[in-house]
Amino acid sequence: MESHEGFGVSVGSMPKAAFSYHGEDDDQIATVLSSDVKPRILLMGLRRSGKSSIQKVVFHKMSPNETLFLESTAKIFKDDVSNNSFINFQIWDIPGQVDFLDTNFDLDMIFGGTGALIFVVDAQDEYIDALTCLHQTVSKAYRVNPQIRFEIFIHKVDGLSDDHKIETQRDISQRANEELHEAGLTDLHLSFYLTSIYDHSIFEAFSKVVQKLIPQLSTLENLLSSYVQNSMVEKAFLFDVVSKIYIATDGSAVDMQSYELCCEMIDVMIDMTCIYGDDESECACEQDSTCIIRLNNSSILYLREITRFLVLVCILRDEAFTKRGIIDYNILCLQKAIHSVFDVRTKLNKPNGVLPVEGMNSIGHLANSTNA
Ligand SMILES: Nc1nc2c(ncn2[C@@H]2O[C@H](COP(=O)(O)OP(=O)(O)OP(=O)(O)O)[C@@H](O)[C@H]2O)c(=O)[nH]1
Repeated sequence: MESHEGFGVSVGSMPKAAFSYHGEDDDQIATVLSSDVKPRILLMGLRRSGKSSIQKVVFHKMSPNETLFLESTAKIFKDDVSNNSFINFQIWDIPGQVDFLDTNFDLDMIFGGTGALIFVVDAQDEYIDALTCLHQTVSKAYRVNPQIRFEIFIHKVDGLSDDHKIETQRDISQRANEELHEAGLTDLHLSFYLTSIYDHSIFEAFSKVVQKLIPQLSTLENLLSSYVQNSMVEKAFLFDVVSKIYIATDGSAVDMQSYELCCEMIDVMIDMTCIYGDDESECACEQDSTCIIRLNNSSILYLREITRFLVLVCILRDEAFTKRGIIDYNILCLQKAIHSVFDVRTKLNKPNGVLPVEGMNSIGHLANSTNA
């Protein structure tokens, strides 16, 4: 990680630890997401593969080392992660020893309302049994609900060399896909991720899982791409603050180091707010939190609050930041556009409750910093 100089944080209105602040628009956005999206995500896999650890580290801020003391999960654990978060969904941690043939295991109930099934494979262990279980799980779930997205976390890769990681991913994906083809499940698509709770890979993988469940994703991506092009910004992420899941980014490729820097910036902001934040500000309607970190490679990390749950984090060159007025003006346009994407009032006026899409790809009248 690069060292930081010129560190300036304006945390005046950022809420304290729980982020329990109130804003009418934000409540509306949360309501839209709870009614439109509210996906259920299942965490499945063999015993001790790391399911509970993933859930605790990503959503409950447990430190990775503490997971060593987690006890085996005995029954399905349902975790509602809608509190204080932009993303409103439930995670069900399914114990590794669950038996599909058991009549108590209601397949329709469990798979029926599920948006994504994350299957965790322990990459530090023999994975033949895990692949058999994966095959059984996926084929049963697909028969009940063909809409489920299947996300395979090849987990605990912190113990593997880079070459070994790539080879493991190739081997697991080849075997898993071959077995499904042989069983005639050719339409079924599996996505594979290399993950570990000891770095940011687990947050990145979870971000991608969650993004696929957000119907407005492509609109958000278009808005961010438009913002980036007009503001001489190199990369922009829209983060759910509490979980550090990024719900969208612009069209350019995500590089892991940039993502990690942005996550660390959010951690710094939260820590500063928890220590020095103003209790009084919890009820402030208008939030305007800003954080700027100047790196020693002539880049700047620039964070701006978009809604009470979402922050925009940008990476840009020093010289581009001289046009901060334009960058800030464009953020205002972006903020308005994001609010209109999730505009509850418009939605409620529609008889079928479907969000109107026309005009949503437009970010309004952006200023172009290259011409300024
Ligand atoms: N090295 C490493 N160990 C991990 C990682 N994730 C989890 N573990 C360890 O794996 C062990 C089992 O983790 P759990 O989260 O309890 O596994 P589980 O899948 O929930 O297990 P059951 O509840 O029995 O189904 C713990 O000792 C964790 O510390 C990881 O990314 N890397």
